[in-house]
Amino acid sequence: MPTSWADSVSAADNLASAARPKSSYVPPHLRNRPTSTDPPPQASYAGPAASSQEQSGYGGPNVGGNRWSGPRNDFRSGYSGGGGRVGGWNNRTGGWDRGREREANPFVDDDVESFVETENSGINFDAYEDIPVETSGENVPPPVNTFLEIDLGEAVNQNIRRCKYVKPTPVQRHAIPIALAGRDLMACAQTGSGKTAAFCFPIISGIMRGQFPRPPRPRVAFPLALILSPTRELSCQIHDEAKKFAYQTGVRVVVAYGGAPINQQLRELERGVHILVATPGRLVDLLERARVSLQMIRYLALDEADRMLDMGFEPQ
Ligand SMILES: Nc1ncnc2c1ncn2[C@@H]1O[C@H](COP(=O)(O)OP(=O)(O)OP(=O)(O)O)[C@@H](O)[C@H]1O
Repeated sequence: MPTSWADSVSAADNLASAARPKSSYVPPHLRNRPTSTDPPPQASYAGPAASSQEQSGYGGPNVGGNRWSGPRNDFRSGYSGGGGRVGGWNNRTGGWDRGREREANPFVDDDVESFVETENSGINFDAYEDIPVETSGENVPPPVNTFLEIDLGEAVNQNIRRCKYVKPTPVQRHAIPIALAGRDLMACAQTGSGKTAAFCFPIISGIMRGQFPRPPRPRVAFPLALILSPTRELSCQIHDEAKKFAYQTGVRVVVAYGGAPINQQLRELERGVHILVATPGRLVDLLERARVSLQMIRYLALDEADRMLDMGFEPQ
């Protein structure tokens, strides 16, 4: 009998898989193409399942033999997300606003609010210190006590200060080092405990430090990270937060959700995207229109995965 959330999800998963034949979804633009184990069209792309760094061209987050980067000194990347040039990303001038478009300051509204409120969210994070945290798995990287203990890069550290985050919440203390070490992670923590930053910081930092080939096709968005969330509201919230964390890092975050006209979202995608925040239905739509490819995805986050399964999004 399932004893925890994870058990019930896994039991539901097993039931669902047993009930129907296993076939993975292949969007139309990828049908009749080489399988993912075959070399992709661009010679310099070593693919998400690359087992060796020696494969040509991809110097990405695969440092030290795993898919996620450990700390690196060179913060260069050859990938612009399709939207323009990038140089050194981990500096204040390395943003995507150096070309035709200016990066809007996502902290503008916060500054207005700070006249009436100096604390970040009114949540008493000190009380969270008493919350016990359990981790399982082998050789779990130890938690950190401060953001400065984690090498997220100066641009992200600056954004953490702009967000007025003084210290990491428990889920952040544990999850960020685990993700930065290149490990897969499932985390459960109560609402409002800072899970968004827990998965966004390692993704942004990994993209800043990685080296990626240019997207192989124009007019198709090749995000490096995908964050799936069940609803439009949640996706917009994550997008707003992620834009703050990624401000002036050069990492561009775009959101796509259903129930709204797709054209504006398509235009945003055409300008370039490193992190795509999407609801499952709209993502499938974009894949079917061949406007987004998941071929270059290095990071996948499923926010509220239990809810997405409850809502029947498992096939997507
Ligand atoms: N280390 C921190 N210090 C102060 N505030 C923080 C910190 N981390 C996150 N916050 C703020 O706490 C609030 C809640 O965070 P967030 O929305 O990420 O929580 P969550 O766990 O994802 O919640 P939900 O389960 O509702 O999605 C946000 O306003 C966020 O900016």
